[in-house]
Amino acid sequence: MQPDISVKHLNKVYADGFSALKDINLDIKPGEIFALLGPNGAGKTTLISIICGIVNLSDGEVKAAGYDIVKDYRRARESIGLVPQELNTDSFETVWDAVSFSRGLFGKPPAPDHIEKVLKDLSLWDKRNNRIMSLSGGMKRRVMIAKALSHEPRILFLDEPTAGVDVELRRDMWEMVRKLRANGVTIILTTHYIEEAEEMADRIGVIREGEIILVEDKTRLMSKLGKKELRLHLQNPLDKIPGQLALEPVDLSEDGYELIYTFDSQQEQAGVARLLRTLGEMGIEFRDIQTRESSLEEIFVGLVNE
Ligand SMILES: Nc1ncnc2c1ncn2[C@@H]1O[C@H](COP(=O)(O)OP(=O)(O)OP(=O)(O)O)[C@@H](O)[C@H]1O
Repeated sequence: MQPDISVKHLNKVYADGFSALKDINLDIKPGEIFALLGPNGAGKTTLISIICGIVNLSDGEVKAAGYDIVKDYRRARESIGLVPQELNTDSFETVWDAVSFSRGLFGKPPAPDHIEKVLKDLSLWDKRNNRIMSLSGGMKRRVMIAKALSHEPRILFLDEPTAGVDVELRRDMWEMVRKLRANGVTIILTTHYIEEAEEMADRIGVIREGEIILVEDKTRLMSKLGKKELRLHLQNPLDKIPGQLALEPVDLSEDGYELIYTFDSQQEQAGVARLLRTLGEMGIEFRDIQTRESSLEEIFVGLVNE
């Protein structure tokens, strides 16, 4: 299957000589939700801006929907909808006019049916005759998405879609993004909220200092790099880790009441059975057991700080 976005050996050096992207290679499959994660200044916006034709590439090749973004700029750009990080929506226009106008910018003939569907999908239909400047921040964000979808792109970029929005709206946005995907739209989002990637993405790419350091299926990533933790709450405190457990990956809490055993998610459970057996043999009793898996956030922080 031809990827919706194909990036090959992409480099970007800004005019001041700063190398913002270094040999990026990335394919985005049709219909997937791809989350691009990375610390501030890693190069996420630069990468998106190049794919969307806003920033020139220095070297390499990028295709969107099969069209080269340089040689076939118009076709490539037509296949993309972009919701930028900055919202510039202090407009006197009505929602309906703004969204219809966006479609016109791509040279597409008016399609009131499509605009109506987009506005309804984004719960903006009731607001169609309102001026944009009179809307709440969350509604304005929806208008930005409606504008990006006005020309029926098959690929949608969301740059920090939920930065600064409240929890409820964030959940609404996630729901909406899933709906878009169900309608066949390929979605690439950047986010600082790891929870967002954990909740929505099919695949995750991590970018650090202009380099892609990892691209992985989300579930595989979590099981591959994730750790599990087993906490045993002891009946009586220990003053140190017993010698019989010296070789096990075990920590003791400060108050001596908790033994914490950490192991790879992928590892079989033999270690746990061994630990429990040893404790039984030593007569160490415990009153509670808890297990916990590391979150994507912990995995991410580990990755970018390596
Ligand atoms: N026009 C420019 N000229 C020179 N350097 C630039 C320019 N634009 C961006 N940069 C630098 O390129 C690097 C990547 O910036 P970019 O905005 O792509 O990062 P980002 O990952 O999107 O960060 P954030 O999460 O903060 O939005 C940064 O170090 C930034 O200072």
